[in-house]
Amino acid sequence: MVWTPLHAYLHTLLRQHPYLPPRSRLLLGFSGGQDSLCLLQLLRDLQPKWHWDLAIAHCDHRWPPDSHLNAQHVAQLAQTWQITLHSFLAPKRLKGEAEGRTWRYQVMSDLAQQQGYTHLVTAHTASDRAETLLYNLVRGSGMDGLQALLWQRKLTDIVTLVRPLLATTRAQTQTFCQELNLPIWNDSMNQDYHYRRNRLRLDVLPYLREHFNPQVDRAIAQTAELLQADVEYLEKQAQKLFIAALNPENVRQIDRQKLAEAPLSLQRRTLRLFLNPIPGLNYTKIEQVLQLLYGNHRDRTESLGGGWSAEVFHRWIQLIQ
Ligand SMILES: Nc1ncnc2c1ncn2[C@@H]1O[C@H](COP(=O)(O)OP(=O)(O)OP(=O)(O)O)[C@@H](O)[C@H]1O
Repeated sequence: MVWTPLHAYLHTLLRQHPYLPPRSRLLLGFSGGQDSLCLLQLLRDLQPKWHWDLAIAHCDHRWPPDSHLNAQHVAQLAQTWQITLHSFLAPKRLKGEAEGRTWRYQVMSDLAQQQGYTHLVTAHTASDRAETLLYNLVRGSGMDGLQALLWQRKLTDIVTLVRPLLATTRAQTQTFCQELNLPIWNDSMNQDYHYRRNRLRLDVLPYLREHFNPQVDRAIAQTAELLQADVEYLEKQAQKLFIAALNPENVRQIDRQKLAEAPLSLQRRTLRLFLNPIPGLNYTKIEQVLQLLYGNHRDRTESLGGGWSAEVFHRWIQLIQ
């Protein structure tokens, strides 16, 4: 086995954080592309030290048109490398990225749950994180969207999603695959400009790397990391305030005075929790309700959607339908 800097990276990461504890049952989401191939090689190489039970899952979205060849490539590799493979074929052709992703996570998470895999692992990198942050930034997302891709997240009571390559760049996984001569599957969709994310990957990030910061993937990923901790803290505080301010006798009423005493950032977050029943909740709707904090009895917002509006009722803001 060749011990590379990425082997050292992963081994050290897992010793510092119990993302993939010894003897866990791992299911790796495997596209056959450079990132998941790199991670598969790393996990296989570290397996003797960590005693994992390792399998891969491949999802054929029936798109692009040669996706069946991708599935065949993965099946061949699994056979050569003697790895358990679970294959899924989409019930219909899945086109959009979001649709594909939702289906993929659903089937892999169900499989993990049914077959006792404790961890669903994906090969997202710092470059994916940078792309996601930029993508959400230009759409006007708040901090929560900018924290972009968490290291781990509970999917069910049993299954945790883990992304151990989040501090690695795509350039590193590419070098790794090239040096070890691994058979990368090149997904033709990655060059397709219909997908706006690809423009970020193919045009925007290379431009930023050349003219602003050669390490821009890492820099933006680090921003996401910092934001993640801030969001986690603020969300906990908002939960506390929400519980304290909610009328125990009527969950559609929240105490204006208690909210007004809190910083603006917590006011917004707490109102978001309060306004949870409203479909398509967005910044503008939250701002409308925020105005009621300082309003008079019976002041009311316009319709917030789904037949809901909010009004001042003595010391409360109340949601009415
Ligand atoms: N068809 C698939 N089947 C199973 N898992 C997948 C599939 N496509 C992606 N994944 C998982 O989701 C992760 C992120 O997917 P994304 O589409 O952003 O990257 P990708 O370019 O496909 O990554 P890779 O370089 O591994 O191909 C991948 O690293 C992989 O772990």
